[in-house]
Amino acid sequence: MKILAINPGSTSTKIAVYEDTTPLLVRNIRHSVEELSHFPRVIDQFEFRKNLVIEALKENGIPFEFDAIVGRGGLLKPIPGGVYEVNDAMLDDIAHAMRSHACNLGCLIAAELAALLPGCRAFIADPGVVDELDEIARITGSPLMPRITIWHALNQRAIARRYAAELTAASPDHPVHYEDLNLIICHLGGGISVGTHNHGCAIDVNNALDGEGPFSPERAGTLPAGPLIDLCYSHRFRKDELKKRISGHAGLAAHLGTTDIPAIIKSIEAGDKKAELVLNAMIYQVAKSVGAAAVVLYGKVDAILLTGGIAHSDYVISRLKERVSFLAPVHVYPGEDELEALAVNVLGALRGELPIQVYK
Ligand SMILES: Nc1ncnc2c1ncn2[C@@H]1O[C@H](COP(=O)(O)OP(=O)(O)O)[C@@H](O)[C@H]1O
Ligand SMILES: CCCC(=O)OP(=O)(O)O
Repeated sequence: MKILAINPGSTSTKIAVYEDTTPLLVRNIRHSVEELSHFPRVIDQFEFRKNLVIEALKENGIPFEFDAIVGRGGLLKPIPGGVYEVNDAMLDDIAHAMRSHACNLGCLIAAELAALLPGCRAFIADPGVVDELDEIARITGSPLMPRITIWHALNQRAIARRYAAELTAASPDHPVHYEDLNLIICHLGGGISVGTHNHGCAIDVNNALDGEGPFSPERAGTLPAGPLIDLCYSHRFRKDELKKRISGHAGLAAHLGTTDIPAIIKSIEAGDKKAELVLNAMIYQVAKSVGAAAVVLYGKVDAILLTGGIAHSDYVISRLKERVSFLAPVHVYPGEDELEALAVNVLGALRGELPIQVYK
């Protein structure tokens, strides 16, 4: 089986080609704040990101022949995890999506490219709207605004399974499954999600996209509600501009003008005190969320797993560990397993080992 996996993130477009489980190509194309600022809306990046995929295949001599194309995303209705074939209901919901994020392009690009190849099918797997929240976690102080979750479901789950497989490899007589463990998993990417996993179920996770949890390279995270309402009525910003202050031009991008962590660390090393305070504040907020997740699990935490692009950074990881390692052992998985997870999920579905769910 030849599978093309496409993962449009807020700061990157990641592409991989697999022949069964063997990667033939893995590319991570990074996007600067400046480059993406030319597109008024995320949906306007469709042709740009699609062409990047086609160019990457051409540059690497990969023939355009696939059994399936799988995209990460998009922000659909809340659904159970698993593999879904792209269908009209999905494309329609994405066309009218209430929330904007690059992952919405995942299923659109997969569908458009698959349509060029007879017999090729388009899928998504474990999109960011996978919802397993405990009922108690949904309640807020306003019945008008229950909590929802938008998170790195695909990668958090893939990393959890990888950690369980490592435990099993270390003691083959005592196999361990994700479903046996209580885990706190932080995906540290353009957005940051902190998931509380109770025996294979993500019972509490922040809405990493628009307005909850730690701030991130390009998200505001939780904001003070009163000043937010005042800002909405201040006539300083249109609605779409304000939304960008929550997701897009927020977090590190708003404070420091960049989402590039290595560049920020270079400035800190050169004496930039503002950059130091802001980056340390982001780390502080992630650590507070980990503490809250430990309380959700009554302190029974088998491990804390740190993943995402920022997990490459010793600066960030050492400071985070300093604050949270008293809670449980900390393991670091820099980058993400999203492309492989997309391909493995679809391979399982094509082989009949995993159900292909229908989005309604
Ligand atoms: N080697 C690295 N060291 C530190 N930070 C990194 C490194 N590589 C990527 N990052 C940071 O990771 C973030 C992007 O993470 P990633 O998981 O790729 O997110 P996304 O899927 O949102 O594009 C960016 O802020 C980027 O600067
Ligand atoms: C769709 C929510 C997950 C998220 O924030 O992804 P990125 O980090 O890729 O922006």
